[in-house]
Amino acid sequence: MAEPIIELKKISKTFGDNKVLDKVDLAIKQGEALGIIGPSGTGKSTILRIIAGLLAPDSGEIYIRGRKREGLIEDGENPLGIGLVFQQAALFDSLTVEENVGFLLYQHSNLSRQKIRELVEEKLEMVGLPGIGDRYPAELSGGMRKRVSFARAIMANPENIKDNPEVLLYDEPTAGLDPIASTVIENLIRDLKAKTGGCGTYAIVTHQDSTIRRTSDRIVFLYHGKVQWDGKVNEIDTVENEMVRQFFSGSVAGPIQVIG
Ligand SMILES: Nc1ncnc2c1ncn2[C@@H]1O[C@H](COP(=O)(O)OP(=O)(O)OP(=O)(O)O)[C@@H](O)[C@H]1O
Repeated sequence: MAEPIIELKKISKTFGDNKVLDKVDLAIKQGEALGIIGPSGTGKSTILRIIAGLLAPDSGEIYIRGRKREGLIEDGENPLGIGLVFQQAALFDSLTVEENVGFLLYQHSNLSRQKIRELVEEKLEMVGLPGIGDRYPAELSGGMRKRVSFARAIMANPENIKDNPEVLLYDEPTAGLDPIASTVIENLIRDLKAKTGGCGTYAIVTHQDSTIRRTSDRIVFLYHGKVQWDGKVNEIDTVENEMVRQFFSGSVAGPIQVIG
């Protein structure tokens, strides 16, 4: 069994009087495709931000390959290359696709423009969008913009191997997409895992049934600040856990309280 690449131990986080995470334990192993699911507002995005080193927990420990992480990315603490794909593609509208995808290399590397252009084109090919580097985000469909944001997340600096993403974190990558555009993104997430230069390990937060089933091998179900269930994706239709059953049936009756 592979060792955890990321391990959260007893992580708690409270916003105001809202205890969102309550001593959560979670391990992500090398090569794993982990789905983090649960009702709205249960702290899924918060967990991703803590894993990424963007947000500090109130208590608990985070281990990266067995080494305790002490700070946040902004403190220069970056023991693992992590690529983030947010719900919104979050591209800069005033920059071309090439400038967006190559943004960090333009800012933080000494690579020539020509070299960056080549690297960007390589990543655009990986996400199935070759030759669109000169276009602007506004000229693309929502699904294309998401794929451009994937290309940006897997962008790597050949001069600094440590920067290269080894883990990708996806926050609702198919939200707002039609079923076919969602399938394109789901296939891409799987493809990137397998491709050289892609990332072998990922965690994905999603509400979409198809995305849960197609992109996750293992699933953790969060509710009330705790991991309520941890199992394989092919168990979700036969699981006995009442919360998971209610979630997938969409029923308003059950242990999950309906808000709003
Ligand atoms: N910076 C913040 N300040 C205050 N409250 C916050 C902050 N970030 C998150 N929260 C609150 O923490 C709770 C969990 O938010 P989070 O976005 O992690 O949930 P989620 O499970 O990803 O939800 P959804 O499925 O709706 O995206 C919510 O009630 C949210 O309002």
